[in-house]
This record gives sequence, structure tokens and C-alpha cells, in this order.
Amino acid sequence: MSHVGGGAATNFRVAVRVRPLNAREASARSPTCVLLESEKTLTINNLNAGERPISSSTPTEHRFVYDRVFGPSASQSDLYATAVRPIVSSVLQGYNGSVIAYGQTGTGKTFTIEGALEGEQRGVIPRAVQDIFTHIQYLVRVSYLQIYNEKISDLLQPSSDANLRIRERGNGEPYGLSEHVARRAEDVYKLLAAGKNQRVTNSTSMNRVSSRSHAVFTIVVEHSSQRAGKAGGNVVTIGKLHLVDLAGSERFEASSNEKHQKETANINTSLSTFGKVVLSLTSKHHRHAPYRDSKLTRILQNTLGGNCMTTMITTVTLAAINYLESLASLKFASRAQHVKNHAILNEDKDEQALLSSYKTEIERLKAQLAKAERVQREKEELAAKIAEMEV
Ligand SMILES: Nc1ncnc2c1ncn2[C@@H]1O[C@H](COP(=O)(O)OP(=O)(O)OP(=O)(O)O)[C@@H](O)[C@H]1O
Repeated sequence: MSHVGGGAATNFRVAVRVRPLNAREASARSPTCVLLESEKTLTINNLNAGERPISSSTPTEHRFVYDRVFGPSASQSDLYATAVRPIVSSVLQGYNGSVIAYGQTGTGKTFTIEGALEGEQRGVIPRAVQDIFTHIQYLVRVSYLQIYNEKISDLLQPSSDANLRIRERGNGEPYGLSEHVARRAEDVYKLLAAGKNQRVTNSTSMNRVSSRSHAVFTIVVEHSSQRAGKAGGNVVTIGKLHLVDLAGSERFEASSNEKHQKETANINTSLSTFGKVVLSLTSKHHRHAPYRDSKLTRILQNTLGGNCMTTMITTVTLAAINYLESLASLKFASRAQHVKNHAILNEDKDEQALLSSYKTEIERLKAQLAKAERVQREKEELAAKIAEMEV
């Protein structure tokens, strides 16, 4: 699943991850409906989905081909190595990268993006952080936001405004979002754990601890190197990595309480706009993409059809009872494969990078030090002269 900088066709990739039956489904001996055929192909059928009303009672099977398919036994480390590490490598070179988990509630988005902080079950974020910190020559800063009920809040500064506005210019960045410089992986894990505590969760029929907000964890890496060739001088590259855990798509349940219904409606606003943007980007007529219709799509504007190397990981379950939701997710993922992104190297031409401002600060401090040394020297010379005269 390699991404190549600049090549539009390879900059948006789609993987599917099929989660195993959970304990409840396994103990109920739930039948399955997804079959993996190869590393890139799967089929889904309605043969065992009879318990739920389906549009057609005739047996149907759909076959889909993706950039990569991860089966129920695929490990967190397999998924990271194949679908995510190439993006992290590009980010370290100065490209924008995104990994987005999309799928029905309870199918493994949070498990994939976060997972555990330690051990084999570590998800994408801790593995990416570990990879980044093996390269000590980078300056790393992180931010973490959630979108809940169409409001953006800072998960790393919970006391701040709970409804951050998005900058009109600046690629969907919210005003006032805190950024934290991290010197080692442990710094990031602490921030991640603190932010995770602030995230809104609730119980859905599919998932006891369901994320009710969309969460975007961003890691910015800056690197300063000597420019090759005659021009010489220093060049600072800035790579930005968005790791996105979307709230799950869930059927609207009329019986649920008002708060839950509002949440579901708002999750659906952002998700349906996300869907509409993907549909318009992949339509033959190049319709206008409605990025501005939801907070999520404004923040992810570069990620979808813009300057970014993106992998969308669509999660589905094996269980036949969810045939219709899984089919909808798989069809969407198949369509998303036609999104085209154009990733370009981000060099700091405007000296906006933190490293550039550090450089300026270092120059200022050096000048101050030289001045202080000069004054000290002059003082010493004067003291010596006085001593001579006193003799
Ligand atoms: N590939 C997998 N292997 C083993 N367990 C998994 C896998 N994917 C998910 N699970 C388990 O299934 C449960 C639900 O997963 P998770 O919370 O990640 O779902 P989600 O898609 O983020 O749901 P929501 O949208 O409701 O937040 C968790 O207990 C998780 O550990």
C-alpha cells in the first residue's frame, strides 16, 4: 500500500478491516456474512441475514476490491505496518498525512486508531508516536480536538471555549486550539490519555462505550536540514499528521431519549456531509463539494481531495445481523477509492514554522550573549587598569 508523493492517483487509499465476532455474537453463534478472498478482495452476502428485514429476499452476493483488506485475525501491528507506516514516513519528509477510521458503531474504529497504549493491542496513534520519536532530529507538537453536536472543543485544554471557531483562511484550523511541544513519546501518551478522558462516550445497542464525538489527533513534525545545491542555507519542512476516529454511524432510534437523538442527528450531519463530499469528489460531473456544510468536513478539507496522503480505514463486523450496515459501509468505501488527492512537500517559505521562530530566537540570544561578553570583557579591562593605577 505504498503512497508516492505528488502522484494524485496514489494519494487516497482505502482499506477495510473486518472485526471478529464479539463475545456476545460468538456466544449467540451469530452467523457471518463477510468472506475474505484475498489481500484485496472480499465478498458480502445476505444468506444469513434473514433475521432483519432486507430489501430483497433473493440471495445476493457483492464482491469488492480495495487497496487492502484486513481480516478478523489481522493484528494491530500488521495493520500499522501496511496501511499507516508509509504515511508516517511521508509526514517525516514534510507531507501532510491522514488516517481516518470510518464505520458502523462498535466495529473497531477506536480500537484501530487508539487501541491500547502499551503492548500488542497498541493502535495507530501510539505506534505512529513511537515511530516518530525514533527520529530525534524532529520538533514534535500535538493537538487533540473533538467535534460533538457540531461544536469543536479542545481535548487538551478542557477549560477553553467549548465551541472553537474555524479560521476562514488556514485549511480548516480552529482558532485557539492548544498545541503542545512533546520531547518524548511518553509526553504524547500522557496528553492522549488526558484528552481521551474528556471525550464524550455513551452506550449504543452495538457498543457499551461508544464514542459520540469525532476526534482528530494531530501531530506536527518539523525538521530543519541543509539545502542541497548552490542556493545552500537551511530549509524547514513541516509534516502534519491527522489521526481521525469518527463517531460511529448508527440507526436513528425513535425510542431513545432526546439527548441521544440529538447526538445521533448531529453525528449524522457531519457523517452525511462527509459522505456527500466524497460523492461529489468522485462524481463524473465534478459537482461542488459541500465542505462548508459540517465542521468535520471543514477540518478535513485537505484530507479529502486536497494536499494530503490519506488512508481511510473502513471498519465492518463479520456478523450477519449487520449485513445492511456493512454493505452500506463497503459500498461507500468502494466509491471513496476514486477520490484523488495531490500531496505536495511543505517547505517553510514564510518562516512560519516553530523551528524558524526558534532559529530567530537563538540568533537573538546569541547576539545578547555576545553583547554581555563584550561588556564583561570591558569591565575586566577597566578593573585591570584601575588595579594598575592603584599600584
Ligand atoms: N479487530 C478487532 N479485534 C478484536 N476486538 C476488536 C476489534 N475491533 C474492535 N474490537 C472490540 O470491539 C469493541 C468495539 O470497538 P470500538 O469501541 O473500537 O468500536 P467503534 O467503531 O469505535 O465504536 P463507536 O463508533 O461506537 O465508538 C471493543 O471492545 C473493541 O476492543
